[in-house]
Amino acid sequence: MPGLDRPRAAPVSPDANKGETPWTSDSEAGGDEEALHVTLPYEHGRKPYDASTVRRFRLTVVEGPAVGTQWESTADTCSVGSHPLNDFTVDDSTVSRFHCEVRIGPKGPQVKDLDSLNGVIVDGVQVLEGVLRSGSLLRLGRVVLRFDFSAENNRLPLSENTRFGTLVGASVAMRGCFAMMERAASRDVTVLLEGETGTGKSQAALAIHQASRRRDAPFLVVDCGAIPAHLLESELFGHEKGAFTGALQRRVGAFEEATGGTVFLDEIGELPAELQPKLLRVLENREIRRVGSNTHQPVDVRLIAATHRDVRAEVNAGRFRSDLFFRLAVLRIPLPPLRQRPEDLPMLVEGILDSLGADRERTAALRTPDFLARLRHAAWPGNVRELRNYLERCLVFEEAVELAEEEVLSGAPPEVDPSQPYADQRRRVVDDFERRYLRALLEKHQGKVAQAAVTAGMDRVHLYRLLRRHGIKP
Ligand SMILES: Nc1ncnc2c1ncn2[C@@H]1O[C@H](COP(=O)(O)OP(=O)(O)OP(=O)(O)O)[C@@H](O)[C@H]1O
Repeated sequence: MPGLDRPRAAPVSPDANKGETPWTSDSEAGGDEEALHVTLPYEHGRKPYDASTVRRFRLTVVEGPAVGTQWESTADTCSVGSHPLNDFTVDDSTVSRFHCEVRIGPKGPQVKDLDSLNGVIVDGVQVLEGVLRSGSLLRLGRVVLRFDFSAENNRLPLSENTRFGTLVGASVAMRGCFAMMERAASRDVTVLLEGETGTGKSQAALAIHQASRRRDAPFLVVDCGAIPAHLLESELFGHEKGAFTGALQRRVGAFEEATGGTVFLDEIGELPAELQPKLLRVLENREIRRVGSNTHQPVDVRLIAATHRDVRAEVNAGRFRSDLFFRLAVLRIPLPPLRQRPEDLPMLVEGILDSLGADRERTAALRTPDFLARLRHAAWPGNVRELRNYLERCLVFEEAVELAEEEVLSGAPPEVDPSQPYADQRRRVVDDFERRYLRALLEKHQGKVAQAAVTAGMDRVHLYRLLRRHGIKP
C-alpha cells in the first residue's frame, strides 16, 4: 500500500516544532532508514499483559535536566513530552511537545515516536515503534529516560459487555474501549475518538449519543475533511442572510440545529487553522457566532470528535492548536485496529453476516474454524469496514473467496446475477472498480493525493472522501 513505512514528514508550518532545538549525538544511531524499523526484544520472564491487569512501569530521567525525576504508571500508557498535557512532562527544548508514547500491549511494552523533531532512540537504535525491556534507555533529544517494570500491577477498567451500540468485541482492547464509552455516555464530557479508518469511530459516536441523556435530541455529523474550508464555518455555526455572496437566506448551523443533542465532528485533524479558535470558543464558553453576525449566542450540545491521525503529531507540527486539543481530549478513546485483536473475528463475522441477512446454512463455509483462521492472517488495513466488504464479496460469490486472490478475482469480469436486485449488483461493481482505480492511482502518484486528484480530474476533497469510504490510506 503506498504511503506505508514512509519516513517522517518534515514539519510544514512555520509554527512547527516551535521553540524546539534539534539534537544530534555522535554516539547514537541517527537517520539510518533501516534502523527505524528495528524491533527490540522485551522481557520474557513474566507475562506483561493479562485480562484485566497490566504491569506497572516507571520512567526515570537518567540524563538531562531534572535527573532522578520519576513517573509511575497508573494504567497502560504514558505520553511523554514538554507539553503539560502529557502524562509525564519533560521540560526541555530538545523534547517535542508530544514526543512519544509508552504503552504496555499484548506484545509487551512498546514506545511510539509521535513525529517528534529529534526522534526516539531506544538502547542506541532510532525507532518509530520499538519494543522495550526492563532497563531500556530511551533518548529523547538530550534527555535520557530509563524504563523499568515495577513489582505491582495496575487494574484496567474493562466492560463486562461485549457490545456497545452496533459495535461488538470480546477482546480486552475492545472491552477497555467499551468501558470508556459507557463512562462517556453517563457524563457530558467532550470525547475524542482515535483510530484507523474502519475501526468504528462513527458508530462509537452514535452509540455514545444514544446511550446518553441527550438521546432524544439530534445527533448531527459534520465531516471536517469533506467540506471545503470556506463552507465549513457556515456548516458548523450557520450564517446570516447576505453574509457572503450566495447567502440568500439565514441558515442555522450544526451547533444550533443539534440543540440539546450531540455534534459529531469527523476528521477533526483536518479542521482548518482559521476555524480552530472558533471551535475553541464553543468548548470554552459554550457559545457560537453565525457568519455575518456580531453577536454570540449560547449553545447546548455535547461534542464528540474523531480522527484517524494522532492529533498530538499535528500539534507538534504546528498544524493543530494545543489548547484546542486540550479541550477536545477530555476523554480520549483510542479504537484498536483489527489486526491487534484477531480474537474478535468470530464475533465480528457472525454479527456482520447476520446484519447482511446471510442464510446460516448457505454460509456455513464462512463460519468454519478454518475460514476464521485464514482471516486472522490478513492485515485488514481498512479494518472492520474491509472485513465487511470482504464478507459481502464472499456472499456474492457464495463461497469463501481466497484472501490472497482478492485482487485477482476483482480483476475478472464481475458475475451478473439476475436474481439479485439491480441496484445492489451495480453498487458492488462500482465499488470494486473504485477500489482498484484508487489503489492504482495512488500507486502511480506515490500516495500524493493532490497530484492524484489532478490526474483523476476530481476535487481533492472528493478524492479524500472516496479513499476514506474504501478504507484506503494515501
Ligand atoms: N467493533 C465493531 N463491531 C461491529 N461492526 C463494526 C465494528 N467496528 C466497525 N464496524 C463496522 O465497520 C464499518 C465502519 O465503521 P465506522 O464507519 O464507524 O468506522 P470509522 O472508524 O468511523 O471509519 P472512517 O474513519 O473511515 O470514517 C461500519 O459498517 C461499522 O458498523
